[in-house]
Amino acid sequence: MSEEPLLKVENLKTQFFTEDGTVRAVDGISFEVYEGELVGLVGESGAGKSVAALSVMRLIDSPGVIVDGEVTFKGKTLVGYEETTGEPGEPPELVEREEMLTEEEMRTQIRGREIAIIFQDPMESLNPVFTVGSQLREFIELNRDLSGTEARAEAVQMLREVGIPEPEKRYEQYPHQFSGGMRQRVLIAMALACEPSLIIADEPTTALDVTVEGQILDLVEELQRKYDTAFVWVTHDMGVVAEICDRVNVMYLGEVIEQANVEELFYDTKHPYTEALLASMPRPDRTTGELNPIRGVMPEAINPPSGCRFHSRCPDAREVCRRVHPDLRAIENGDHDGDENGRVHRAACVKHDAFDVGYPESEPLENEATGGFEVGLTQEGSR
Ligand SMILES: Nc1ncnc2c1ncn2[C@@H]1O[C@H](COP(=O)(O)OP(=O)(O)OP(=O)(O)O)[C@@H](O)[C@H]1O
Ligand code: NI
Repeated sequence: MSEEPLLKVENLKTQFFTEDGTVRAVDGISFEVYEGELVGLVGESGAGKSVAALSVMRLIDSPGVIVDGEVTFKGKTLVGYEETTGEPGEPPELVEREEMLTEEEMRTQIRGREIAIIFQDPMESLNPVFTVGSQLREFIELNRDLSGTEARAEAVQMLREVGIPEPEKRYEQYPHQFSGGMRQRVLIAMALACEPSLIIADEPTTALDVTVEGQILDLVEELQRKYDTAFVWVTHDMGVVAEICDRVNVMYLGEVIEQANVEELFYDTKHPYTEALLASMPRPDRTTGELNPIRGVMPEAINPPSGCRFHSRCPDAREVCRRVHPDLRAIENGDHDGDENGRVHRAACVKHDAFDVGYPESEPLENEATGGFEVGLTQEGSR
């Protein structure tokens, strides 16, 4: 219970300042990753998953800016802002805290060595003009105190470790000679090469066919057990979450709206958006019922809806949901001490809010999910 998380993200906000306005891509998210844990970040396209992943690594480029929040990793401040007490009459400003790592420190101490990142497209990370082996060897040389020959041997060993057949021969080949799945294995080898304590994987299996995806997920589970590496696994696929994650953060429009271990998320779902995501995926444990795609489209992150951001698509939405912004809170009637590891199930929905904001008395909303009919009306309403 007293165990400190490896990675702690608090109220992280990242915005893009575009001609059309300010995109609130990540809008105050908080989550933790404990040592050796596989934590999912799941949600539809545009939810802010990739921006969240990149923000943790401080890899956000202009016009994007991390505008607020804190990210701590092993006691180091990767991101840290505090309010100044501004001049009298001036609003307080946010400034970087002194202990926030410099860009140089992020590069030499954190990225690659302590936290590695894997992207969906391996060709973004592999240079087509060099052999796979030479790139892996160079990466190892750069980040570990190994000579050229030692680094080469280690590179071959890593290729073997991630299940690439004939690693000696494959070492001499170029990225284009590898299949998509094999390239993704190379990236996993590269990520593991420096024995990081955390790997952030941004949809690394999305472009692969289902069989190859399954093989990669098996490999990741095996390596995770062997090295006790923690993972943040970004995906839009609840099937992937079910297969590999220990805990899950569900994102909607820049916010984390539910946070739970994987069993509770699937079997004691609290947020209607999570329910909708689950209803839209095929499930081996549910034989009946059609797949229900989530109705409506996700609104723009430039002008997020008032109140609960999901109210325009939520089948359970009531009038109060348009007014009251729900915070991510431990669920009412839940076990407030959390699961056996002390990790709490949280949801951002006033249906479960401990502070009564009047959900039960509030009028149901007509919206995209209810198809224009008010929830709860009898035949006269649907004439
Ligand atoms: N460089 C950028 N400039 C402007 N807006 C951006 C930029 N990058 C991301 N965004 C916006 O930030 C929001 C979150 O994007 P993000 O890529 O994190 O979504 P995602 O959840 O990873 O989606 P996907 O599943 O499609 O990868 C979106 O509204 C997106 O349009
Ligand atoms: Ni993404």
